[in-house]
Amino acid sequence: MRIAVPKEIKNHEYRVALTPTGARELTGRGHHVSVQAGAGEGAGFSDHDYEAAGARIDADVAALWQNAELILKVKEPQAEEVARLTPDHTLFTYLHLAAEETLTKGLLESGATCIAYETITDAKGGLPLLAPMSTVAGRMAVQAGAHSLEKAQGGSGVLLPGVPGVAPGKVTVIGGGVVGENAARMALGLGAEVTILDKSIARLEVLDDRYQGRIKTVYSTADALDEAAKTADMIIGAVLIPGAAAPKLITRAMLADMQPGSVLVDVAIDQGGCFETSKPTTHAEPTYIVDGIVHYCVANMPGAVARTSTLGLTNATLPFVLALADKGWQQALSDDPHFLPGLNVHAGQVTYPAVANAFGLTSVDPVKLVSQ
Ligand SMILES: NC(=O)C1=CN([C@@H]2O[C@H](COP(=O)(O)OP(=O)(O)OC[C@H]3O[C@@H](n4cnc5c(N)ncnc54)[C@H](O)[C@@H]3O)[C@@H](O)[C@H]2O)C=CC1
Ligand SMILES: CC(=O)C(=O)O
Ligand SMILES: [Mg+2]
Repeated sequence: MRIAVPKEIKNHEYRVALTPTGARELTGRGHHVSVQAGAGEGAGFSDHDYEAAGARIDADVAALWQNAELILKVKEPQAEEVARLTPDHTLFTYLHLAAEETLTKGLLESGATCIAYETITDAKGGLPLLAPMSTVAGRMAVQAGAHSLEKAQGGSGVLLPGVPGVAPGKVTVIGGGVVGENAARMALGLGAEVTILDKSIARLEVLDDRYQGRIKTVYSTADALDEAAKTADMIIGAVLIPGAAAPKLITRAMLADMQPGSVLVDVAIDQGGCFETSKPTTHAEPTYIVDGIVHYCVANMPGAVARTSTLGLTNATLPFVLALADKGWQQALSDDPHFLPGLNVHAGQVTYPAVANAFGLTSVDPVKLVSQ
């Protein structure tokens, strides 16, 4: 198969979708891999590294896309990338479509087959291609939030660990999944007082057992959210309903109850965000202030630590990339019921119900497409 790896073009996105190690696996099986010149640089991989793995380096972006059957990316295609997609392409990347109507329409119009990392499942009920980046984003959330608490950033001037004789800061994490647990661990390590809210009792049980009272667990209700707004120095939004737009859990009215200079870190921003006042920001300008509350809403947090993130992401994606390359998308998805829900868009149709619901569209059952 002809496989292309473009250089990512989202703001301050330094990850790459395939490492030289992955390129070697593909070329060793007889596939043709073209990597855009400089695509790996931000993650520490030179063009020479890819050439040594049997890949071809291509400086002509238009030709790279035109000649490819399978396109491997990290972030959702930007407008100029959507314009390059055709019905002959299979695109494998993060998509987060429920938060992006224009992108969804663009992909539908392109006729391409679009498979999302974030909706692929595993036998344990997890999201194995989202989890490594959720781990990164969760770990980063506290350092981003702690920086935002500094006065120069518009924050309240609270130091999370406190000092002897001065109480630590309070961190509330809404959603105790992969992002939430990793954020809580970092906050705990810094010495903050940490509370996790979740709607899943089973998940709260796991966390309670794991942290033995060092992290408070609270069932998420309107009352619990009100309490968080009144007391927390930092609230980290980490909820997910797979594939769907995030529910708005902290409203604008609730900001008035928060201490001035408190911080909202909305990691769930890539699914639209779980705070009413959230809007996507970039690493170039990560924060803004609404009603005295600092908002950090970067949609590609792991891009900032591209070396670690690229290695973590590609470890998880490689088996799926190999299946797509060896078998083609229909056979690969047909053979693996956990890969199948990755299909979000095919030939002008939405194939993931939560994405269709977000925009009042109907979705086609992907089973029907792969068994044709
Ligand atoms: N901004 C960024 O750079 C990144 C963002 N993310 C995003 O972070 C979000 C969280 O991802 P994961 O932790 O992997 O998901 P996850 O599925 O592991 O955890 C989500 C948790 O939210 C809980 N939840 C759902 N609805 C809730 C509600 N109404 N109240 C309280 N809890 C609720 C679930 O029970 C679950 O425990 C996703 O939107 C993901 O795409 C992930 C990586 C990078
Ligand atoms: C999950 C995601 O959106 C990211 O890693 O950028
Ligand atoms: Mg996005």
